[in-house]
Amino acid sequence: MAAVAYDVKNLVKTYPRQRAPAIDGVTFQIHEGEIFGLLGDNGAGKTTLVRQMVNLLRPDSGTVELFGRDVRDDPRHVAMLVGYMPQKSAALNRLTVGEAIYFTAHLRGLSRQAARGERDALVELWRLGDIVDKSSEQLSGGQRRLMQLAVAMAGDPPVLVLDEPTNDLDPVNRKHVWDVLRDRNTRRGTTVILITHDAVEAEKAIQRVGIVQRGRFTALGTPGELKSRVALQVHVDLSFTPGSPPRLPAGITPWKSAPDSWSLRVDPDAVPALMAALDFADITDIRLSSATLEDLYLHYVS
Ligand SMILES: Nc1ncnc2c1ncn2[C@@H]1O[C@H](COP(=O)(O)OP(=O)(O)OP(=O)(O)O)[C@@H](O)[C@H]1O
Repeated sequence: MAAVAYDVKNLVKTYPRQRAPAIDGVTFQIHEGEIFGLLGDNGAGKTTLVRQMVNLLRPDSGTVELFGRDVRDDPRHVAMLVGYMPQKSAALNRLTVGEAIYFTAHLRGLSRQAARGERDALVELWRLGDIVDKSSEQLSGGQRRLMQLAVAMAGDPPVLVLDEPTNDLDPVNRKHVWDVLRDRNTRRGTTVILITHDAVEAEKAIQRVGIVQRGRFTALGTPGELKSRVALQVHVDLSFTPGSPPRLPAGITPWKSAPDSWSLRVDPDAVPALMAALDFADITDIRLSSATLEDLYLHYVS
């Protein structure tokens, strides 16, 4: 069993002049070496939760321990061990991209020479060569996000806490983010905690998920565990000879249709009847897939 990286107990936070708590008695653990995803609606409390985990926000009650030590006891403990990427930040505005990466690596304990090497490696990894000498306030939203990822990773902290790391990014860079995170996790054992609204892409990387609603977890577990707790429908995508749509058993209707293809959602126990009813002479392609993390999310927040 992997060591516990984060141990969060009974965390409560109500902002001043707010009636409802933003975080309402949250208890959970994150194990060393896992990729943990926080999903939830806008305003559910995700950012409030992670800001308390990185000691940027004080809880009203409850505790957050990082590798056995309360994060409030020693701010340096968190700064050295956690690379935090906030959703929005003006903190690095005056520095160039290269300086922001270099100084962060140096502050996390690398010698000047090693920090320069780290800067060069991260500039290459995140393809920041063209903007390395620009000050971060001159960057586009996506470029800024890539710089923030490089800064969070500078000095190779064992834990990354990333608040919506793929926001503002184009599809190529979004894929690159998921690839890099998976690679860091596999090769270096980096623990990754991330907030995302991108359940479809996150599914490829996330090993355990917490779904937050009104300051509480409504679901916590591996995607497989959560799916097995709810009877989610099977997806069936089928294509057919133009002009010859298949006859479907009563009660099954396509929820998405194009001239010669349909998508169906079917209860797992209705799949055999569907297969028996289809005339495969006119079916040109058929794919069955299980429910996705997005389905799971929609199930738990609705
Ligand atoms: N500084 C603040 N003062 C007062 N209320 C706040 C403050 N920051 C957040 N809130 C409130 O706390 C609740 C949780 O906000 P939080 O930013 O944690 O949600 P979130 O899940 O991260 O949302 P999103 O997905 O939109 O980023 C919301 O109702 C929000 O309005």
